[in-house]
Amino acid sequence: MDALSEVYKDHPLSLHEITPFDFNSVQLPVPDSHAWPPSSHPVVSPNEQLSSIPVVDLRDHDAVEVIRRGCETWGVFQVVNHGVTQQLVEEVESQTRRLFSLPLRQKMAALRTPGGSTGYGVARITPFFSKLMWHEGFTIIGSSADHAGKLWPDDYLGFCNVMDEYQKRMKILAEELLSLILKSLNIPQGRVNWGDLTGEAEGPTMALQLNSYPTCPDPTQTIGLAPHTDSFLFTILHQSDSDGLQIFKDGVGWVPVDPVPGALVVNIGDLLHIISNGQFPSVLHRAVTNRTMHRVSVAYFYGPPMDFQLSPVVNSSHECPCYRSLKVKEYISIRSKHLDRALSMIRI
Ligand SMILES: C=C1C[C@]23C[C@@]1(O)CC[C@H]2[C@@]12CCC[C@@](C)(C(=O)O1)[C@H]2[C@@H]3C(=O)O
Ligand SMILES: O=C(O)CCC(=O)C(=O)O
Ligand SMILES: [Fe+2]
Repeated sequence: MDALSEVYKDHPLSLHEITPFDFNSVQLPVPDSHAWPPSSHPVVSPNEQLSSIPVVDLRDHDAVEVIRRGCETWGVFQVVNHGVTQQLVEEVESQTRRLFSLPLRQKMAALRTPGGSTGYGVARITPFFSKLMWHEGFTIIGSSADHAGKLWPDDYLGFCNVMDEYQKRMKILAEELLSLILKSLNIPQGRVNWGDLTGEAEGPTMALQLNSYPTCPDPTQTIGLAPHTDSFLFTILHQSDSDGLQIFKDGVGWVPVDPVPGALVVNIGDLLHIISNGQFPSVLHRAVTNRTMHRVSVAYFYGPPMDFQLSPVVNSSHECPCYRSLKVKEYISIRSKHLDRALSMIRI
């Protein structure tokens, strides 16, 4: 059984019926709702690996090569000299901690509404699992002013300004990364050009997800974020200075992505898997919990506009597309119903 099916099960509840948990009140034993069976896959320590997840210096002349190795071999790489100041990253982390440190009652004022996609709440993938995660999240798409105004009626601008600035910087970095990733795939930028669509209401799809993993009395029984791939082209992640993120490598097991000071983690999502015709597979990953540190992470998701027609780009007439052509919004809708089965459902 693969690592995802092992924990995958239809949940009897729909997303809006699952309310966030008050982690401040928790004691041992871990409540049954949050107690997961152990994974049968080992966690492999970095020094047991033959090679390690690459760290790409964006100023180096070999950046494209290192990115190709990261994407093909691991589905993930870390990036330094990315142009986002350490000060901004620290401010985002500090505002994220400020948000999640609020009492649950206050956070509930910014709860994601049924059918809505922004605000405070459990992870979107929650209904696909029979157990709940040791996690709370806050999703921002565009401005965060409405939700932040509910959290801090008199003092929300500090939060919004930092999140706005971070999203602007992330967009610049995402565009630079996209161009390097396409080079590493030998795909001319013109073949995946959604510039034509930006004259309409839509630009690229972007979302910022603040993740919080409260300290946990028994990390062996809990999971921070269950195994999943991300939906969009790629995700740029800032993780606070504590272990937690792990990627799944076939035949090896769970490999920790150790925090590198100043680095951002980039992981491949399903849409890049499709565009690259499977050459850059989306990576299964999870977050584990920690007994002593309150870990937070900030994930920026980047993809084409929802109306963009996706097709695998094949480099020669001998190569056949492995996935059918479809709009981004159609893929996201299939995924929202079938999660990890979505890619195989659109396979030709
Ligand atoms: C743009 C998005 C990507 C995301 C779903 C969302 O609408 C906002 C939250 C994102 C997130 C973060 C945690 C893991 C994940 C799988 C989830 O449940 O919500 C991702 C989603 C995704 O990549 O599909
Ligand atoms: O917190 C992490 O390290 C992982 C977060 C993540 O996978 C996500 O937001 O999609
Ligand atoms: Fe993820």
